[in-house]
Amino acid sequence: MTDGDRGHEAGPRRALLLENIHPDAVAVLEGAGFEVETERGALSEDQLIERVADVSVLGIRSRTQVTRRVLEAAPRLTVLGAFCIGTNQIDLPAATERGVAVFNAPFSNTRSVVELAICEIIALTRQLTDKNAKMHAGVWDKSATGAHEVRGRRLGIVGYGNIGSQLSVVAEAMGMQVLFYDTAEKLAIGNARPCGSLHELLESVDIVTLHVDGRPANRQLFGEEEFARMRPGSIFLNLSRGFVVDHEALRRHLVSGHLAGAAIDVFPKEPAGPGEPFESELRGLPNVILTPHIGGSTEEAQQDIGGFVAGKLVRYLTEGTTTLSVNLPGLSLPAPDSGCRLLYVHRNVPGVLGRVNSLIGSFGVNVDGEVLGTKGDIGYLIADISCGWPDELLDQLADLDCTIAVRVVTLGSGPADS
Ligand SMILES: NC(=O)C1=CN([C@@H]2O[C@H](COP(=O)(O)OP(=O)(O)OC[C@H]3O[C@@H](n4cnc5c(N)ncnc54)[C@H](O)[C@@H]3O)[C@@H](O)[C@H]2O)C=CC1
Ligand SMILES: O=C(O)C(=O)COP(=O)(O)O
Repeated sequence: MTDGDRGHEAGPRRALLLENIHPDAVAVLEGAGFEVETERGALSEDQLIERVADVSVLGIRSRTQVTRRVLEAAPRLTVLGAFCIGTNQIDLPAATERGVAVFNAPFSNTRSVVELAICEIIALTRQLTDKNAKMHAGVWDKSATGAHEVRGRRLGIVGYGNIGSQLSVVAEAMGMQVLFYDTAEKLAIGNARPCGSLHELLESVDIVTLHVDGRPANRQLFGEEEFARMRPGSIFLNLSRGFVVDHEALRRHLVSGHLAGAAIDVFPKEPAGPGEPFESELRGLPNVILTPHIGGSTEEAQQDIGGFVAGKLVRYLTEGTTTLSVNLPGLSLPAPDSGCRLLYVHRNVPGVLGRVNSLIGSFGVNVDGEVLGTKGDIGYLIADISCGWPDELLDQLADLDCTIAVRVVTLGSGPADS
């Protein structure tokens, strides 16, 4: 496939993958003709700015912040892959304004997070971490005090999306009673019961687990008041995002004994990679499990994410397919064996389709296939012709005031170039 990104000089197409993304992603991108550079950890904003000038594909995980400044420093960037679920680390409006398509892996690590949450719920309910620490210190503390079965205990899930609802199923299979609270209307799975408010949930359950997404409004969702509302002796888990929880308030409620334990996988400030020190006010507390943001870190999930997201990136680059894109309308037009495909990202204003089609018609070009979709302020059009798109037509299209990005790909086999 030949990618004719307009306004870009010819040269090798480069991909930069950060945060130890699975080698399957490298193989997929190399197979599509990319030179792939990888980094084990995340990069700071300034480090990233130095690295993205000639990059057309950027791959990150949850730690790398892709800010407006980073996007401005990446004039060739066409597509951005979040090799994880969350996309709160990306300035999505800035990416969309520049016509950069963003993809993620919305359910490849869902089960991994659920299994870690289940493991932690049992470990905390049986005080396993403390018993284990004592045994390693030579202390034989055989006692049932404060240890419980999870069967029959009430689990409160905050955020009943993909992870929350999957956790609900597995927890019920172990005999737990599930209550949940979500700001959106949700189908209650199995025997789970929705709560009308967060406070109602907090006052009703033995274990609270957070699975909300990382939207800015969720910053400090959980603080002094929410912990105070939880029942004495209850357990708290957060495997969503660190900034959702006030860790000082959590510490106070653990030290006072109001909470019997906690498991925390995500932190307001996380190290960029291995070797950087980890600081937290929660270090050293009894019956508190701290994990280094590993909810999605299983070999199964990482391999699945690597192939899934890289496949989305390559299909966008070679065919313009945006199915499951986070920011562009989801479009897919079956690709003929040969021909030239126009990929047109534009502002969603009235009359775009008419203007584009009359421009195409004025060049006497016959369109074989065409599809348009919109999502909020953004529109995306794919159009196929059997021979090359005239340069003059593409120049006039690029000059329209509603145009964000124009790209042409040649359909069929062959190495990618610029
Ligand atoms: N610890 C880890 O390694 C991982 C963490 N995550 C985090 O888990 C989050 C959730 O993942 P999914 O379930 O796949 O997302 P999802 O988008 O399917 O579900 C999130 C749910 O939270 C709800 N929600 C948002 N704000 C809320 C609030 N204030 N109160 C109640 N409900 C609220 C939404 O309506 C939605 O139903 C991700 O966005 C990511 O931040 C995801 C994977 C791995
Ligand atoms: O999938 C997510 O949103 C996660 O938080 C997992 O992040 P990670 O890929 O482990 O940096």
